[in-house]
Amino acid sequence: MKLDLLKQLRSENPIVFNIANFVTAQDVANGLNAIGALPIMSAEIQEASDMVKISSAVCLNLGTLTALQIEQMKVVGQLANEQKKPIVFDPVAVGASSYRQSVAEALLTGFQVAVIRGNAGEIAALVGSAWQAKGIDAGTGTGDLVSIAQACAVKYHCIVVLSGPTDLITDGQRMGQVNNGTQLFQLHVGSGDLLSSLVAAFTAVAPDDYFEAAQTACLVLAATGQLVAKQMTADRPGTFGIDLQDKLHLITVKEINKIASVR
Ligand SMILES: Nc1ncnc2c1ncn2[C@@H]1O[C@H](COP(=O)(O)OP(=O)(O)OP(=O)(O)O)[C@@H](O)[C@H]1O
Ligand SMILES: Cc1ncsc1CCO
Ligand SMILES: [Mg+2]
Repeated sequence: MKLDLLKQLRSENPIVFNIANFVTAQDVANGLNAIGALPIMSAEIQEASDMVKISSAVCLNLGTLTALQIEQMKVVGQLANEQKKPIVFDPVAVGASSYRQSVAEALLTGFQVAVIRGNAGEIAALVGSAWQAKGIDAGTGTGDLVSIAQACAVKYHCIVVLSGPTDLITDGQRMGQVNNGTQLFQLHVGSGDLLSSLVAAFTAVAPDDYFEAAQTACLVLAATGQLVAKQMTADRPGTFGIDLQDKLHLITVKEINKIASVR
């Protein structure tokens, strides 16, 4: 685990270009800013080239896809590959519609992503594994999550982060785990969107090791949420979101190391 990447991120302030969903764009921008990265959101295909050029990483979020946005993602994905900028792909609710499923597959074969970050339902859908996802939520299933994550990493030749109570990080062979977190993440819409963009921020400062980047991002977010939850006397999803943003700015490597539960 390379928590020094957090210090590096805070000194380099990488620009992360997000094609975000309209539900959580502001939370994602604020979360990135709080940790020390510089967010930029753009929905215009004509500036795709300039956006990729100024950015150190790209995060593509399928949450509120439109035909126009899919075209933008295709162009941005190819430009990012050409310019060797890492791409993180968030297949929000990919199992919820066959349209979303075919779009995700087309995008993932049209360019190479560095990391796919999704919950159990989403990663299972990408590999056609039986699972009862519930819209944007992970839902339930009986499949083995380690095997599902590994199959997805092999299928798309990338790192896969399968998030949940335990985050699994894999390249198909190596397997990492982050056990930190809090159930409050599930009460706050967009925790996963933020994680995907934080993974992008960490890939920007670890171009040689996206596995480490992804695992470190998982640990930083999960540990931050855990510390925030510990201070709360009742489950308050709104307060959690605000306090999480503050704590992302304040948290130290020392604090994270104290509670880190990783493998
Ligand atoms: N029950 C839980 N206990 C601990 N941490 C959790 C739990 N559920 C989710 N998390 C954490 O929440 C964060 C987001 O992961 P999650 O799998 O909920 O994403 P998601 O389903 O895509 O969320 P969203 O749709 O709200 O964006 C991760 O850091 C993960 O570790
Ligand atoms: C609620 C919701 N619907 C589409 S995207 C989104 C935010 C979580 O990704
Ligand atoms: Mg999600």
